[in-house]
Amino acid sequence: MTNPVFVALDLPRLEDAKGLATRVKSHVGGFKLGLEFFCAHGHHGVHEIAHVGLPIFLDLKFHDIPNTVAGAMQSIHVLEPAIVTVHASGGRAMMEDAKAAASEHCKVVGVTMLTSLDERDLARTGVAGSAHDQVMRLAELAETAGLDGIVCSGHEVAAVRKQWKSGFFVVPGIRMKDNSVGDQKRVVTPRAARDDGASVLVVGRPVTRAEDPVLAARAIEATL
Ligand SMILES: O=C(O)c1cc(=O)[nH]c(=O)n1[C@@H]1O[C@H](COP(=O)(O)O)[C@@H](O)[C@H]1O
Repeated sequence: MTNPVFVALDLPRLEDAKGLATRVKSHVGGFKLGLEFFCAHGHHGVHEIAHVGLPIFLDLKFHDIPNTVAGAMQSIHVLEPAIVTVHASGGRAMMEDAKAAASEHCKVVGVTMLTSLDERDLARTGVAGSAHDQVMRLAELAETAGLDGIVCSGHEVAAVRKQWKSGFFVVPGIRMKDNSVGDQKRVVTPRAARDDGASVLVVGRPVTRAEDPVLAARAIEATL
């Protein structure tokens, strides 16, 4: 089994991100570069982390009209990401065009309901009902649009896996029992996410803010 853990390098300094990536690389499966990293370091930063030698998950969460998202997708071909994100709530046409514009070997996954939200937050955005229903609805839309999978919390991944057997499921909001939850609201342990059918586990602060990131990455690896 390849290691499913992608470490979210949400760090402002490129030297720190690269140093951490180099230290933990034997205990993880890849690196996730998101908005904080990309806004600070752009294409150059992505190339620098890619040199460490593991797959790159480029998490830019595109959400715009189909033509704009397709153009953005084409602009990141040169970075050769293994996985990219769009917001599933951007709609079917946007997801179809995003997938059509992505490079052949890149998985395109749709973010459903952010793990930092709970049902009260959802209601405030005008969406009534449960997190479960919202995730299932957007998962079905993503599948219909031809995406490879979705991003959801570990609370929903078992149900989504049951409905979409061949899907590729990314689960953030991963915490060991003694980790602080921070701004996340729907969290699970790495083991629970894996057992419930996650393809990739996104882990940020439990590794990047650990006193010893290598020890933290090894502890997670040992539970899987
Ligand atoms: O798309 C994501 O990766 C994502 C989706 C989501 O619903 N929740 C979520 O936390 N993420 C990302 O996963 C990472 C989680 O970081 P930690 O909470 O520090 O483990 C961050 O980089 C978030 O941007």
